[in-house]
Amino acid sequence: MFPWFATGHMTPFLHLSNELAKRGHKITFLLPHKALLQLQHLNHYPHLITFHTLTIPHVQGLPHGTETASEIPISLNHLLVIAMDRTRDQVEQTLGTMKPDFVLYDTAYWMPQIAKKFGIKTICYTVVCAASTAIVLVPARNVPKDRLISEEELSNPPQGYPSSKVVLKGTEARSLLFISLPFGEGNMTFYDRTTRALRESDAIAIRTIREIEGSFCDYIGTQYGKKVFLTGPVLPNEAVGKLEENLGSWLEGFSPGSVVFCAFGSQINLEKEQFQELLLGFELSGFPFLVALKAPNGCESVEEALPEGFEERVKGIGVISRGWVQQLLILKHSSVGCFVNHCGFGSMWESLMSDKQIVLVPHLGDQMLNTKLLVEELGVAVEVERGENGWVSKEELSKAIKLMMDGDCEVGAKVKRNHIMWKESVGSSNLMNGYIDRFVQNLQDICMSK
Ligand SMILES: O=c1ccn([C@@H]2O[C@H](COP(=O)(O)OP(=O)(O)O[C@H]3O[C@H](CO)[C@@H](O)[C@H](O)[C@H]3O)[C@@H](O)[C@H]2O)c(=O)[nH]1
Repeated sequence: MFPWFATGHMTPFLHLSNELAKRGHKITFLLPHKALLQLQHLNHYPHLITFHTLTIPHVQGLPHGTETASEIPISLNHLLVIAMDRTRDQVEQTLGTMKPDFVLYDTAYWMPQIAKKFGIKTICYTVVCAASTAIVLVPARNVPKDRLISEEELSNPPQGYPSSKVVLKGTEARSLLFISLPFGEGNMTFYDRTTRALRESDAIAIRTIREIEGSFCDYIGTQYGKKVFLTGPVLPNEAVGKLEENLGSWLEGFSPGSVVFCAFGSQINLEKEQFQELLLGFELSGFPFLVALKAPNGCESVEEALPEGFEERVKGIGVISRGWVQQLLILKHSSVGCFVNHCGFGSMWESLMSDKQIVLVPHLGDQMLNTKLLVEELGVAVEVERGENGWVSKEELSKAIKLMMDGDCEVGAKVKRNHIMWKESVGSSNLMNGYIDRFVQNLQDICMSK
C-alpha cells in the first residue's frame, strides 16, 4: 500500500488493509514516520500488516520536517508531492525486496514503471468519490496545454459524463483550477499525474458502491478502457476506544439529539473572518455545540482567532476543541443530533452511516461533488447556502442547523426518512463484506491473468 501522504488517503488504505488481512492476506504499508504515529492504533492485524516508514526528503519551501499534508496549508501540497516523488528510490528498493503480488497506490504515477520491473501488478485505488474522477480526471476532459484551465471550462462536464445533477456550478470549480498548473520535475500538472496513474495501472479500484455511483464508475471504465473494481466504503465496523473523559461527561449533560457537532477534516484552514462567522452561526442557532476546526490561516492557535468575548458568552453550552477529536466516537454519542461537516469523502460516509442530521459546508472540489451526491441524489442532507464569493454567513448556517434540528419541520423530517432508508440499505454488513469479497476475487483473477 502506498497512499498519498494525507490522512484522508492513508486512513482508507489502512481500513482496506485490515479487511484484506482479515481474509488472511499479508500487507506492507509504506508511509512517513509521523503518519505511523497517527495510524498505528488502527492496525487491527499487526501480525499481517507491517508498516514500513520512508524518509521524507526536505523540499525547499516546505517547513522543515514536513511529512504529511495535514501539517501544511493546501497551497503547499504540490511541494509535498515533489517530496513524495523523491521517495521513489526507497519505494523501488522496498518493492524489490518484498516482491508483493500487488501494489495499491493513488497519486504516485511512477508506481507502474517500477512495479513492472519486478512483475508486480498495479492497482490505482482512488479514495475520493467516483464522480470527481469522472468529471475532472478522464481523457475526455480537455485540459489546455499552454494555459490554465478556466472556471467556465471546468463547469462544463466532459463528453458523455453521466449526470446533470452532480456537476460543478458557478464558483464551485474554482478550487480545482490547480489541476492544470505545472510543477516539479518534468513540469507535470496534477491532471497529467493522476490520469497517468490511472492509465498505466493494471486495474482501477474505487472506494465506492454501485448503488450510489454505478454510472460514474462505468464511465471511468470506458474512458480508460480498464476494469474498475469497487471496494465499497470500507468503514471500520465499530469506533475504537473510549470517548475522552471530559468531552464524554460534557456531552452527557445534554438531552438526546440536542448537540451540534462540527468538524472539517484534516485539510481545511479557513480564513479568520469565515472561521469567526461560523462560530457566531453556531451561537446564533441556540443549540449546544462542539466545534473541531483547525486554526484559521495566519493564526498560530484557535484561541487567537476566537471572536471577542466568545468563550465567556458560550461557556457551558459551546466547546471549541483545540485539536483532533474522536469523530467516530462523537458521532455515536446519543446527545449529538446534527453533524455539520465539509463532506470530505471519509466524513461523507461517516455521516451517512450515523443517525445524525447532516448539514454540509463543502470547500474543495471533490467535497462539492460529494455534497451533491448526498443532497441532490440521495436527499439525506442539506447544504448551507453560500453568498457572493462563497461566503457562508452566520444566518445561513444557523438557518440550516435549525431546519435539521426542528423535529416538526417538513424538510428535516424528509431528510431524516431518506437518511434512515439509505443507512439501512448501504450500511448492512452483508453489502460491505460482499464488496470486499468480490474485490479479493477480482485481485485473484488479475493475478492469474498474464
Ligand atoms: O478532528 C477530527 C477530524 C477528522 N477526523 C477523521 O479524519 C477523517 C477525515 O477524512 P475526510 O472526511 O475525508 O476529510 P479530509 O481529511 O479533509 O479529507 C481529504 O481526503 C478526502 C479523501 O479521502 C477528500 O475527500 C477531502 O476533500 C480531503 O480534504 C475522518 O475519518 C474523520 O473521522 C477525526 O477523527 N477527528
